[in-house]
Amino acid sequence: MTSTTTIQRLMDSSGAADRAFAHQLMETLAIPVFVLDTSSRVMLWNRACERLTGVPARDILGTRDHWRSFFEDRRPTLADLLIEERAAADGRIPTLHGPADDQHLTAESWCDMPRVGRRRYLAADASPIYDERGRLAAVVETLRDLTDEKLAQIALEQLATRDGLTGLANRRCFDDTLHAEWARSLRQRQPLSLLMVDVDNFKAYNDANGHLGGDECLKRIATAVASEMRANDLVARYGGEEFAVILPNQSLKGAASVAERIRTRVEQLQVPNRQAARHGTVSIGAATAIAAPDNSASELVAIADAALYRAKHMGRNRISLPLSETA
Ligand SMILES: Nc1nc2c(ncn2[C@@H]2O[C@H](COP(=O)(O)OP(=O)(O)OP(=O)(O)O)[C@@H](O)[C@H]2O)c(=O)[nH]1
Repeated sequence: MTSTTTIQRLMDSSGAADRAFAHQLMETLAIPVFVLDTSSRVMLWNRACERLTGVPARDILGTRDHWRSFFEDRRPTLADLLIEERAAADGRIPTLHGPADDQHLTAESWCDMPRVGRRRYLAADASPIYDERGRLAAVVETLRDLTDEKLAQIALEQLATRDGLTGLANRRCFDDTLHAEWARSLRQRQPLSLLMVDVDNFKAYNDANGHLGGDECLKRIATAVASEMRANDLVARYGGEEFAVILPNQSLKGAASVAERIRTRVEQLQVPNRQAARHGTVSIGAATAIAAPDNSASELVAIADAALYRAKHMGRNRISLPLSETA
């Protein structure tokens, strides 16, 4: 921001020597900078911009191809947007422009960077440059590569919301999502379904196959459960060998069918068990509710838990619905 403003002031100034100096300054800046004229042709593409994009200045100067350095598909850069925006503003208030600081555009986004072949997360800052009569002469865009910071932020967010062993959402993420979906069910009067999925006889599996063998088994089952989800569903590791699945806008009938698909899928994995003839299986309890002010998400969990308990009691490797639905 600061460097753009300084350059902008130098370029705005009427002295040719100052402008030449600003041009030279931009060329040598460690910050990637490019400048477009009012018809979006590239006037300047500094060395840092060459390094960032992998596109040499000689290939780009005088063209309108600068977007190709950032995106696979045609998209305006921030500088293009500012030119369009200024053109529209000039139509309304000819030649008048306010304080430079009001006229910045800033944005952050992932860019494809086709020439270097690696996506980068760039912060862009575009500022107008005016001639001595107050008309838009050019737009300068500076870029900052924030990829490392963004990746670190994503990794931190992952740590906060993901379970380390299975990669599924963790318990905290489950609790947050359940409350958000409960509130949505209340607003939209739509059903919300929940499945509690528990691995059968897992203590015996651990005893026979060792804790690491047990971990492998959990990972395979987690992947199998996740493969049955739609985009808006959430599967989480609820704790130990138990998973929870949130199914927004899903009736009990629909939830029962998802549960049966999960049960079959896990059975078909045929997770080997060293000391037992049986393969790894899961029991599943289902529950559905339309949220109301006088009930709560924890009641939905309790109903699904009770159904899971009955599935275990009835012999495992099965699904169970709430009692009121089965009577
Ligand atoms: N390997 C491994 N084992 C785990 C993990 N979390 C919990 N467990 C084990 O899972 C087992 C759960 O045992 P129980 O609660 O008795 O249940 P179960 O043997 O599956 O029996 P049912 O649920 O009644 O079919 C315990 O032995 C835990 O130590 C984990 O992250 N990795």
